[in-house]
Amino acid sequence: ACQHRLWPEIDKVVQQQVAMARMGIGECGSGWQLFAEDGEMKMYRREEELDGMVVDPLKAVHVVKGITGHEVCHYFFTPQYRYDWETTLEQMNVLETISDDTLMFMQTHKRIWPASQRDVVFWSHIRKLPNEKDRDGPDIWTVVNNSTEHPDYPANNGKCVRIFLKVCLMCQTRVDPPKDGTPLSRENVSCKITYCSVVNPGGWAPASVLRAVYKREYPKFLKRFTAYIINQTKNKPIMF
Ligand SMILES: CCCCCc1ccc(-c2ccc(S(=O)(=O)CCO)cc2)cc1CCc1ccccn1
Repeated sequence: ACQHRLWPEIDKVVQQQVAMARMGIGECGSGWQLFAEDGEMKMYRREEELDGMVVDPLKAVHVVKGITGHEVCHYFFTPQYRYDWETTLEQMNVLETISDDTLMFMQTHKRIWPASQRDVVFWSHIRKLPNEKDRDGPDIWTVVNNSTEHPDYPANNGKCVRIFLKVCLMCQTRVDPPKDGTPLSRENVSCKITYCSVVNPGGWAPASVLRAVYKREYPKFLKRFTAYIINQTKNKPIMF
């Protein structure tokens, strides 16, 4: 991955996105409003517009028992599972395998009335980060998805409006070893998930429509995604 043309950009964006994800809601600057809550899952957004278009940053935090950060990032990054959990995905193609930790995707998402259908081209990078707070604690895992251009898929040349996104999924595993010295099991692990995204919807779409879509789709996505991982991993060895 180090020699690929995108590597400098990938490294810069990953460092930047992880720093943002690590900041708590309080530190992240004011203006965050809680717009969805379900048990441990809390979703915040900031209302921002760019040239009259809604580009609300989103930050979701969730704590899920029985899975690890590596498992969450593995199922988020790996293409073969995506149709199982991505609620609005219509078509997904891997355009380039840049390295074993970096892929390039082209995705079209189902049309959401009354807006026109969207597509997106992005690189996706998975990385393990040292746990700065607790040296001998489990590592932090992250996946960063960042829009990019691809010569074979120019923006807005077909039926779809090209969206631009920057997404960071950052996961911190927590291990609470059993008191009685029995071997570690899934009851002793949990994962703190931070999901940040900024999406520019590309062409114009009514602010009310976009905010309604995000309010409905993001909680659905995170609940369905985490339920999927719990189900996929329950009878498998723990991936740290
Ligand atoms: C009027 C519709 C405007 C655009 C809607 C939209 C915008 C962004 C996205 C999207 C694309 C990828 C990601 S990802 O985190 O990288 C995961 C890999 O798939 C995340 C969200 C999707 C959708 C379509 C509607 C929608 C909104 C949230 C969640 C799911 N679907």
